[in-house]
Amino acid sequence: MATMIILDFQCCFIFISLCSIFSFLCYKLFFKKPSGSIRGCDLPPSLPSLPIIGHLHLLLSTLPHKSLQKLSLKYGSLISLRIFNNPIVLVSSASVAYEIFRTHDVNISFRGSPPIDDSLFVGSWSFIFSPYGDHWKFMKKLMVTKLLGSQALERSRFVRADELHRFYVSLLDKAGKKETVDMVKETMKLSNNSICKMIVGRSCSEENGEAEKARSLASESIALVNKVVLGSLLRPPFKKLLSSLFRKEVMALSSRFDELLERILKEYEEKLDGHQGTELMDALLEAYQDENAEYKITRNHIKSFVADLLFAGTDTTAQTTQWTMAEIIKNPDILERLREEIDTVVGKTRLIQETDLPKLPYLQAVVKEVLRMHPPGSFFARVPQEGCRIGEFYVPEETPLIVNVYAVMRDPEYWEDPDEFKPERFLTSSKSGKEDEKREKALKYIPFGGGRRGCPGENLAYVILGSVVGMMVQGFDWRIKGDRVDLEESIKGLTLTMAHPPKFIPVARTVNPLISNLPNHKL
Ligand code: HEM
Repeated sequence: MATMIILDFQCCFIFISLCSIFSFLCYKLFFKKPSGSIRGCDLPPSLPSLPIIGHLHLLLSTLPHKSLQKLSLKYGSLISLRIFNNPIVLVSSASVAYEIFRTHDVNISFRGSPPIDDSLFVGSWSFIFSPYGDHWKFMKKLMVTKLLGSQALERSRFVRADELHRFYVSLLDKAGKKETVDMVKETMKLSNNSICKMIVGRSCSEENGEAEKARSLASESIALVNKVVLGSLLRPPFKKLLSSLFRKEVMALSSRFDELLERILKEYEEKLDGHQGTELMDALLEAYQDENAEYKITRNHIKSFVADLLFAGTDTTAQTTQWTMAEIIKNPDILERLREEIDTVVGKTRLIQETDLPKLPYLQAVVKEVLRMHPPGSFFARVPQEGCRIGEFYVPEETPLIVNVYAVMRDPEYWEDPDEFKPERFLTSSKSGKEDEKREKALKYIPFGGGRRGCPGENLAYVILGSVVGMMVQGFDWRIKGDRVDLEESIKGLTLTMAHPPKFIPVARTVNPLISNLPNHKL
C-alpha cells in the first residue's frame, strides 16, 4: 500500500512537473509580450488579441489592408500586433511613413532573412531579400545604370515600342473579331516580354511554350510569396515551422525557374541565335566569370536576380493597367478628357510613344491616382536593425514594421476625399513647391515603397503604364460585358487585384491603323 502511495505520489509529481514545463514553454512561445517601455518611451499601443495566435487572423483576413486600416483609425497610426510570440508594428498613416523614411531609412533597409535559403526564389541569392550591404549595393548599381535608370531606359525604348506595337495589333485583331480582352493576361505578356528583352536581349519564345512558362512562373511565385513571406518576419521556431510547411512547393518552383533561366543563360553565353548582348547581362556575367571583377557573384545570384525582376515587374504593371482601364470606363468624363489631351498632343494618325508622356500630364495623373487608390502591393515589410524611436513610441530592434500602403494613401489627415477618384489632385503637385515639400510629398505617396529600398522599377512602370493606357485610349472605344464596372477588391498572393475583372471589348476608333514610329514598322 505504502509503495502504491509512493508510486502515485511520484506519478503526480512527474505529471505536475511536466505540466509546469509545458505551461512555461507555452508562456515563452505564445504569451510573452515584447519587453515594455524603454528609454522613456512606450511600445506602440496594442489591441485585443486572440489566445495563442495573437493577431494572426487579422493578417490572414480576406482583405487585410482594409481590416487593418479600420483598426488603425480606431487605435492609432502606429500599433503593436502579435503573431504567436512575435511582435510586429503596423504603420498606417502618411505622417508616420514620412517619419520612418526621413529619419530611419538606413536602419530600416532590411527585409528580414530569406524564408528558404537554398531556393532561387525568396532565397539567400535573392536581391529582394538580400540584406542592405555590399552585395545589395553592387547589384542595385548595375540595376540602375544598366537597366532601370532614366538613361538605361532611354537606350531600351525601342524594345518597349516594339512590344507596344505588337499589343496594339493584337487588340485591332480582337476588335475586328469582336472578341473580349483578358487585360491582365495581355499586359502581362507585354511587360514580361519587355523585361525579358531588356535583360537578355530576347523575349521568351511563344512557339516552344517558353513564354507561357515564364508568365506562369511569375504568377505562381506571386501566389506563393504571400505564404512564405510571413516566415521571414517570424522568429524561431515559427519561422522554421512555416519554412518546412512550404519548402516542397517553393523548391519545386525554384527548380522550374532554374531550368528555364539556366537554358536562357547558356544560350546567351553561346550566343546561339546570334542575338545582341545586353549591358546588364554582360556586366553580370563579367562579375561571375572574371576572377578580377570588382565584385564577385555566383551563377545562382544571376538567375535569382532575373527571377526577382520578372516576379516584381510583371504582375504589378498588369494589375495596375486593369484597374486603370476599369476606372476610365467607369468615369466617362475622365475618358473624354484623356482622349482630348492625347488627340491634341499626339494626333489621330500616329501611335503614342514614350517620348510623348512628359507632354501628357493628365494621363500621368490618372495613372498616379490609380496607384494611390489601388496599389498592387498593399503592404511591405522592413526590419529595423537597431531599436528606434518613432514619434512618441519605441520600436525594439528586429521588430518588423509592416507598412499598410493602402491605409497610408487613403489617410484622411493627408489626402482630401481619400476615397474619391480625382486625378486632378496630381496635376499641380509634383513640379511646384520647395525641395523639402516635394520630398515630404514623395515620402507620403508610397505605391512604390520608399527610401533606398523603394522600388527601382518605378520609372519603367510609369513608362509602360503611360504608353499602354495611352494607346488603349487613343486607339479604341471600350465596351464591357455586363452593365457596370465592379471595383470590389480581392487579394491574390500579395497583390491587390479586382475581384470581378470586367470583360473588356475593344472597338477600333479609326478606320486606318495608327502608324508606329518603329524603324522597321510594318503592319
Ligand atoms: C506598378 C508597378 C510596380 C509597383 C506598384 C511596385 C511596387 C513595389 C513595392 C511596394 C516594393 C517594395 C518597396 C519597399 O520596400 O519600400 C517594390 C520593390 C521592388 N520592385 Fe517594384 N513595383 C512595380 C514595378 C516594378 C518593376 C517594373 C520592376 C523591375 C522590372 C520592379 C522591381 C522591384 C525590385 C527589384 C524591388 C526590390 C527592391 C529592393 O529590395 O531593394 N518593380 N516594388
